[in-house]
Amino acid sequence: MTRSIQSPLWRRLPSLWWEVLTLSWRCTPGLTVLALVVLALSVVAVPGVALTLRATVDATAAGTAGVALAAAVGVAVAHALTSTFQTVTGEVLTTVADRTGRMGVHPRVHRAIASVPGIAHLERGDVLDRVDIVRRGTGQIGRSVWNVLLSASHVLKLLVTVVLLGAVHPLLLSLIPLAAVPLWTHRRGQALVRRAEVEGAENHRLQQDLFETVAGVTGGGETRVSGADARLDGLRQKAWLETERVRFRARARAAAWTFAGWLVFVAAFAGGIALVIVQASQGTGTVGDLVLTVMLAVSLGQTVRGTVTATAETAGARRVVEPYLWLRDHVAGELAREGTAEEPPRSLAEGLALDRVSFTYPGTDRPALDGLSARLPAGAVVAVVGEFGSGKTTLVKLLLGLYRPDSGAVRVEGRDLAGVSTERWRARCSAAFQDFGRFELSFGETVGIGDLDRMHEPGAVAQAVREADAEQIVDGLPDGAGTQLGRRLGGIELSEGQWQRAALARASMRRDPLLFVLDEPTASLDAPSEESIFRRYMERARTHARGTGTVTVVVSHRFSTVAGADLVLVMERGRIVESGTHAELMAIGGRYAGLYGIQERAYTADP
Ligand SMILES: Nc1ncnc2c1ncn2[C@@H]1O[C@H](COP(=O)(O)OP(=O)(O)OP(=O)(O)O)[C@@H](O)[C@H]1O
Repeated sequence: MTRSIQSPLWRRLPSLWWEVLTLSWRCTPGLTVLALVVLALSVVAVPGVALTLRATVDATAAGTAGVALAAAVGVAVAHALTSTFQTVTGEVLTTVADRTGRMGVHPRVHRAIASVPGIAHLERGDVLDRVDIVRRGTGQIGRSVWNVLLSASHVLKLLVTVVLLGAVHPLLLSLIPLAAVPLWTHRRGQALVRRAEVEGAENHRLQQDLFETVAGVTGGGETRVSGADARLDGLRQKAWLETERVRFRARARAAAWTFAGWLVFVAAFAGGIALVIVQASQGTGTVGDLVLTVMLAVSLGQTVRGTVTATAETAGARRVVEPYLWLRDHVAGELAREGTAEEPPRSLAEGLALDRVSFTYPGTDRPALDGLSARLPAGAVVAVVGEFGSGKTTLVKLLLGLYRPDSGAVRVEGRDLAGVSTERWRARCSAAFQDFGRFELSFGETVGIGDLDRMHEPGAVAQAVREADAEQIVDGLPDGAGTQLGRRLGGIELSEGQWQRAALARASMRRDPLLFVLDEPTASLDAPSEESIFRRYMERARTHARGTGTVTVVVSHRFSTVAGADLVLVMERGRIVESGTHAELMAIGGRYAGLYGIQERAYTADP
């Protein structure tokens, strides 16, 4: 089960930011330090210029040339720093966030998803939606902590400004909220422009369509012959003028809003300057105070804008951050379950069982398995037959632990498979599927990866190849088992049937599986090849059965192939409707016997 997010988002954010900062340090330590230094220095840069300027002016007025000169050097240094930071801060933060996103968050998301043992989560709409958002938004997650630090640096800058302006005269503090007025009016104006774009979109599209009709190859000739081109061009111009009129009006109104905002601030600014001039002329202030006030007030607009933008971006990142945290919880929940799970048995004496198992694929409402019960005795070859879509593949996927039942249980030696480590259970299973993988490695490797531990064991691959009757394929390859497969890598392309035999050989790599599944792995082979392969695998199953009690499950549409199975399960609409040996099922003359008869007649009928 997925663990839900217990604490509210805001409480979990600090740990996420710390995680991203640590990731950033690991991915790009130099740039991380540089970004932190740039942010810290940007807090003191503007006040630094203002304070050194004030000191220069006051020292000049007092006639202390040495102090004035030293302060002037301070002005130059502080100014150089301010200009540099203004240019590089954005660049440094974007680069560090981008690298953290690509090199840290992105692989972490992929690893997390791949580490969940089942595949059900890859088909769940709620998981996939979040994976998609997070994958596309790793840059934003990487950026989240830097936006917070940027907001913090702007807030600190504002605080320093408050202290300095307040020290000159408390009334000057009113400049701070008033500096937000131009920002607000500018945003209002931009909203008008955006609305106008939407309003004018229809006319814009119309004028584009008309242009393409008149100037295009298909419409152009026809409109010229009919003489409609001048009229259509007139309509186009009218639509264009209308679009421009709406846009122009909106832009003019936006400019008026921005102007009005600045007017408010400039008036307050002028009032503030007048106040400081009066103070200086009365001897309660200095000319240096005037310079400091001008300097701080000029940079106020930018500081307020920076604070609002960085805070808005931090809030906007919630769109990605929330799904990321959800996904992390989901993966952690799955892995915690895996951590406490039991070892699978070493061998089977009792076998496997399905106990009133129901399963519905995410996003569908019809159960693929509907209260299904069956016993698969240790050492038995169990054939699963039934019409298309009756649930055969779903059944084997549940046995393999690729999905978990919605209700009921899959049992191994009587134990619920839900309590057994999926990863370790999987290590005791072998499977060849209808939709087998085409791994473009060397032939030997494409077989060997069926059991990585035995991949380089002498003779292991050769034996698996023999069991899948694939020796002829290896003999026909230019470098034998060392031949590179797949055209994309300049290798040899195999036929469908050859790929299928390679997949069968891969499934034969594991020596002591508890469950061996063949889910229509011979669909690309002709009937005689299929029969011969099945005979071979039945013999193999008997050998395994004596050792580990392996249960072999064979899914096939060809009834004649599975007639030799110890048990045949006939499926219909997610349920088992008949079960028994071939002879028993033929004797009761039910669905199996009917379908078997149809196939037999089809194969023996004269062409
Ligand atoms: N990934 C999936 N998502 C949603 N529904 C699925 C998915 N896979 C299978 N189903 C549905 O579940 C039901 C059982 O499918 P399943 O593949 O188990 O049948 P099958 O008997 O193996 O079919 P076939 O003989 O065609 O391979 C079908 O109705 C199918 O449409």
